Amino acid sequence: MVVDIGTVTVAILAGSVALVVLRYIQARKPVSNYPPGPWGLPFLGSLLQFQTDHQRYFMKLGDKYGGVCSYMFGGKNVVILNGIESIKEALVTKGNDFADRPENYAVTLYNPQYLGLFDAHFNETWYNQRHFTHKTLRGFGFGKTSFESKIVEEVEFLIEYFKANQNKPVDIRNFITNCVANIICSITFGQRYDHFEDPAFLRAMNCIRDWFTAAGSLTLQMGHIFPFLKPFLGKQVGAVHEAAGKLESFLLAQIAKKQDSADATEEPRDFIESYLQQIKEDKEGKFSLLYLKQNIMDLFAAGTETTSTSLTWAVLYMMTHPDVQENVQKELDEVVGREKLPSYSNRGDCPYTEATLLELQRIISLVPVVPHATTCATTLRGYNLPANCEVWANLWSIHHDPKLYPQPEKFDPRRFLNEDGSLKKNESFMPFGAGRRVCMGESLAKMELFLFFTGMLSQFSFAIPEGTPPPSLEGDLSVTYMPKPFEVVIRERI
Ligand code: HEM
Repeated sequence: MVVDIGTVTVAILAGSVALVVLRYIQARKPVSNYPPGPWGLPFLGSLLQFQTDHQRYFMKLGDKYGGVCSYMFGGKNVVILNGIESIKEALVTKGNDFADRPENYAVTLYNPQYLGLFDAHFNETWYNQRHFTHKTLRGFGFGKTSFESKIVEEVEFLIEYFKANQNKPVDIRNFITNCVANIICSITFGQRYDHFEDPAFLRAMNCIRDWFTAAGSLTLQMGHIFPFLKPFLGKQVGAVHEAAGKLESFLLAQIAKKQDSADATEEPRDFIESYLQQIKEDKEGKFSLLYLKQNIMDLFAAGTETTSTSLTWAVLYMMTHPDVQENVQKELDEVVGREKLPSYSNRGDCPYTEATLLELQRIISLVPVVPHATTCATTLRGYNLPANCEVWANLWSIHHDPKLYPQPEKFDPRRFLNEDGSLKKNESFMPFGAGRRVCMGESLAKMELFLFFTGMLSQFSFAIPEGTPPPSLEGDLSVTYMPKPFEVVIRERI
């Protein structure tokens, strides 16, 4: 029999194409009654339609396909949740089914075993670490009024810095980050650092933002979707290693110092000392130095960048909305006066100020999209989802839903106030997520936001530098939604 090479080649090609298309169809619809979503090309999925501010793009998908829809990132299938109903059903009503975290190439670069608090899978190890960390931090006053003085101490340092740098354009981001980081330092190492004097501290703290930016970059996501690209991502991989490595070395040095000076007879004075004691008492191998290091890494990453970026946004919104700034200052003057700094107990008497902070958190939606994964095969709003399904909850879509918040792009604190000026309760608000993986630092973050924000505004006003256009209110999305670099003129109120 004579075999025609041309026919064989065509047959092989046709077979390969059919296989690729079949695999694509299988990946596109892994189970029956799977959530709908845009069709795309085999191999590329719907990537050609992708837009970099994904939170807005995902909202558009929600408008077209509903609150539960699917999306193909190359060959990777993701379910996207938009709107309060689907996100609440997943994170709260069916909390256990949606409590896992997905695996990601960027995470393997700094946390290959998925340890710690944020990236960890939903299992007993995560539960033990989260439970012990939360209980111990609460014991040291984390999120309680007894911790207020530690925060106020840092507010006072920030005020000193503002006084020394007023009446000229300045970039305040690093200084805010350092003040906020010192709060986590107090609770984990029992020590604060001088912002100007300690180069190791400065290096470690200022790299947190670089770490978030590099780890959240679209380029590294591409490495996750198309593994063959990994050898070409040396620059981005190096940036993650460098930034995370600096923070890691700083934290390991703190742990080593504590190990050297550990005195078994003394009561632990901070989180590291408590954890080291727990390792000694633990007979089942549940606690180790490796877990300790990752837990502290997570506390610094999740607890520093988030609060400091929110406060940086707060300054940006105040300088661009002088009417709101004035209203807040007027309320603080009436309730507290300018002679002393506001305390957390004042917040009940400052509804406009509270409403401004809520509106800020709504409009920036600091962590716009939170990654979750299913722990088992489950259903959501009538659709079937397989186990280990990557699910992204678009919190931004709640906070920018025009039905819940008319004219969502408008910054208007009054939407959080009743007609009589009292604070309005709002069930459709979740900047800290919800359910089993809800932010562990929510109570601390709320206290920090109130004390820093009111401390800054009771003493200073913020303005756009003369002769320059208003800074952009559009941010850049990495893990968090960050403002673009900007300068502000700080003026002491007299
Ligand atoms: C304005 C400040 C903050 C915001 C907006 C914020 C927001 C969030 C969000 C949206 C999540 C994910 C929730 C989910 O997956 O459903 C999260 C998780 C987390 N946050 Fe925060 N956070 C803030 C401050 C803090 C602080 C101060 C700490 C600790 C000191 C902290 C520690 C954590 C931890 C450990 C997790 C992981 C929880 C887990 O997966 O079990 N956060 N945060």
